[in-house]
Amino acid sequence: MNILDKIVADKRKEVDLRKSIIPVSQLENSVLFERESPSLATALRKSTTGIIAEHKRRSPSKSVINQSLNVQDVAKGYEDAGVCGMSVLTDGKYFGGSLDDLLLARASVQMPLLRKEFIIDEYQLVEAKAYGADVILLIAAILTREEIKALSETAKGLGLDVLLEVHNEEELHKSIMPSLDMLGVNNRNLKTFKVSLDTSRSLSELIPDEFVKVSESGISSVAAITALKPYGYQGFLIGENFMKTDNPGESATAFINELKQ
Ligand SMILES: O=C(O)c1ccccc1NCC(=O)[C@H](O)[C@H](O)COP(=O)(O)O
Repeated sequence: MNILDKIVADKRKEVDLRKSIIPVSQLENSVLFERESPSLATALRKSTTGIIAEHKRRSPSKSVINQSLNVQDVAKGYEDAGVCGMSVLTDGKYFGGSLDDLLLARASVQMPLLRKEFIIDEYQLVEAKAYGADVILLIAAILTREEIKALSETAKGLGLDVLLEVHNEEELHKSIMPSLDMLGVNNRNLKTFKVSLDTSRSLSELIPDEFVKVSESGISSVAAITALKPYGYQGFLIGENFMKTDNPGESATAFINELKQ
């Protein structure tokens, strides 16, 4: 079993438990459920920098990154830096995140928030909406085409943007459909953890123009973004590079200022 299989096996148990504790009807009655979600895809299309900054305490590939920060401070710092949106990891076991992190970030900022999660069930989409997310992530490596279609259509019905993540040509071909807003290419192979920006370069020409292209993982310099922009990428998801510092907001500000020069 690789790490992705383990995460998904644990996630199935977790979702079953959550469903038995909080019914969908209760999530649908939450205050945030009626809130209109701003679109991350629109923000990225309008932006010249395209940064999506992540809140990530730890990860299977890097172990602990930063466990001493307050998610609200991180969110405000990122928004002040002028990022287009924030990704909030909500998985607890492998990333040290939670739905409360999402809720706290939502209470602090207006920018689009991505629920970064291993989504396998429509229940998690309702949770995402109820806890203040504007965007959800679907990972092609863990879903069939039919599941991607059902989940993305439900997410669109809830007013959420959909970021579909792929790592190779096969995943991309099975995933392309109109109910997606953004196509993310993960430079990290989630089964081996090997990172290469060549993944973004090689898959870019296979992504139809109607989708916003997002390059994810392993981005640690402005030079990397400058190198990826000619391939049509308008979004850049950055986690560890900001979160490993004492002040991720200040790091994002410095990064964006350099990018604008
Ligand atoms: O980051 C990991 O180790 C990881 C392992 C298994 C599944 C997913 C994983 N990461 C999720 C992400 O996609 C990244 O957090 C995100 O793209 C930011 O990456 P980075 O800038 O390299 O922190």
